[in-house]
This record gives sequence, C-alpha cells and structure tokens, in this order.
Amino acid sequence: MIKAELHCHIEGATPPALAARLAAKYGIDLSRYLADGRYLWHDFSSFIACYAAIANVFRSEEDFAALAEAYLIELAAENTIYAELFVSPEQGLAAGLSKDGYMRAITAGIEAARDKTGIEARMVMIGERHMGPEQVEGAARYAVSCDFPLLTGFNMAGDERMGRVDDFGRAFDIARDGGLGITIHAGEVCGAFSVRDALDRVRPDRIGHGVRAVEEPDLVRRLADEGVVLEVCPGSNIALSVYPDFAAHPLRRLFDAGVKVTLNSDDPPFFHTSLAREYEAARDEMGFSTDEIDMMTRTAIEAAFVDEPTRERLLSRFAG
Ligand SMILES: Nc1ncnc2[nH]cnc12
Ligand SMILES: [Zn+2]
Repeated sequence: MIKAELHCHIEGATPPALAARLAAKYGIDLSRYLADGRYLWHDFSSFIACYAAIANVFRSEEDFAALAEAYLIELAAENTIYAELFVSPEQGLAAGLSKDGYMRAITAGIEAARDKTGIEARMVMIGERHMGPEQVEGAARYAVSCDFPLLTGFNMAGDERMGRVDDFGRAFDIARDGGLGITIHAGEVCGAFSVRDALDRVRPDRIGHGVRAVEEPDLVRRLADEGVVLEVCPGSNIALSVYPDFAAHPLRRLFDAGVKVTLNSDDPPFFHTSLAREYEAARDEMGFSTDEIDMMTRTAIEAAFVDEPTRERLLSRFAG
C-alpha cells in the first residue's frame, strides 16, 4: 500500500541505538533519557525534555544528513512516496554549526534518499511554543529569508499549554506572507478551544493532531466545511495518554464526519511506532478498509506543501 507522511519531527525519528552511539562518540551523558534501548519519559513535559536531550546528540552536518537520509530510506522501504520533515535549525546552533549548515545537512539527506529510492520530501520549519513568541517569530523570519527550496512550510510545535495562539499570530503572518504552507500543533494536549483559536487566528491549511476538536460537534463540522486537513498521529496520542487505546481514538469519528484526515508517526521511536505501524493500526485496530486508507494517503498528497507538477506526479501513483 502506498504511504505518505506529513507530520514527523526529524530529531524525533532518531533510533535509540543511533542516539546512544552519538552520545558515546561526543561524551554526552544520556542516562536520564535513554536506557536499555528505550527513551525515558512519562508525561508530555518529560517527553519534551527527553526530545530536547536526544536532539542535542547531533553535532555535525554529517550527523544530521545521515539521520534524514536513514529515516527517508526506511520510509521508502515501506512504499512511502512522500514525506515532510519538521526541522529546527536552532538545533544547528546548539551543535556549534549554523542554521544554514543544519538546513544544508537535512537537504543533503533528502537528496541522497531521493537519489537512492525516489522518495520525495520537503521540510517544514518548526517554531517551539514553549520558547515564546520571539523564538517562534525568529523561526518564521529565518524560514522566509533563507534559501532552501525544499523548505515549503511553517509549523509551531512544543508545549500547547504555553500562552494563547494569538501571542504567536505574527509568526504565522510572516510565514504566510512569505509563501509558506501553514500548519500548527493544536488539539493534542489542549482541548477544542485550542483548535478553534488556531482556526480563527492562524487560518492554517492543516492542523497537527487537531483530534480533540471531536469534543465539540460544531467544531468538527467547521473543520469538514473548511476542508482543513488534520495530521493525525494515533500512536503518539496513545503513548502520550491523550486516548487510552486505538478503540477510543477519534480518527474514525472524524473521518466519518467528513474531516480530511491523514496518518502520521510524529516521533516514532519515542512512541514505539513507525509510519508503517500507524497504517497497520488503522486497518487492524481502527477498522479502516484499504480504500479508506488510500483516501487518507491521497488527502496527504493533496495537502502536501509541494508545487503542482510534483503533486500531479505523486497523485499519478494512485492511478488504476
Ligand atoms: N507531539 C508533539 N507535540 C508537540 N510538540 C512536539 N515536538 C515533538 N513532538 C511533539
Ligand atoms: Zn508533532
């Protein structure tokens, strides 16, 4: 089955064995965050802290390039034709590189994977909500001024409980005015109000998660009517205790209500998942037919932050 992914934080795709190898190479103590091949966290805040620690083991352009290349090659091996990677150039600064050096590295990883497998990929710039409006605006300004053609979108991740969407509105205005596709994490840790705020202030093309919109029927209807695409990450939601299990997850209710939904892995090894496992769970645990899953993949390509010839080429893979 053909697959596509719109929502994966690239440092969040770091295999634990790679994190351990780089930590040993650079003399970094990860014992609070990684043991017995598993990442150590127990709630959203400790997940964010663990994520930051793991992202810090990358110290060279080669490290970042190898991560992106390896992740995309793994996706391609599971018949994934398109992926968007969430990127954080400030991670380059933390590594003693430059933001451009980081972007160059992820670009190199994408190009290497495309040369080897044909997988198409783009980058989406991340601002971190818990770092405050200045950081998020800075990320947007860098995104619209840097010169990396594979960077096609802007997103805000991080702790949804920090501030209100309005505090970050200018960052999205900058990104939109600069021609970037717009998506925002909302309705994951916080409830329906957060999705409504995002729709009202940011007018996003897509929403990261968004699943807690299900708590308000009017909001579900609004998502369906406005055609906003949800980047749904069921395994992530279960790992972070947003829902107890796949049976309780609202993906099916949103789909049946006519909301445009897609399947994604978020930070796969942190949540003991992969894009392939999310597809399997949709079929085996959430009762989606092959045709319905294909619909979700098609939705992902239709909502991808790509130029129209690329979209047409990707959509042609569904012919027949
Ligand atoms: N699931 C998630 N929610 C918010 N910020 C994140 N950063 C990495 N993964 C995230
Ligand atoms: Zn995410």
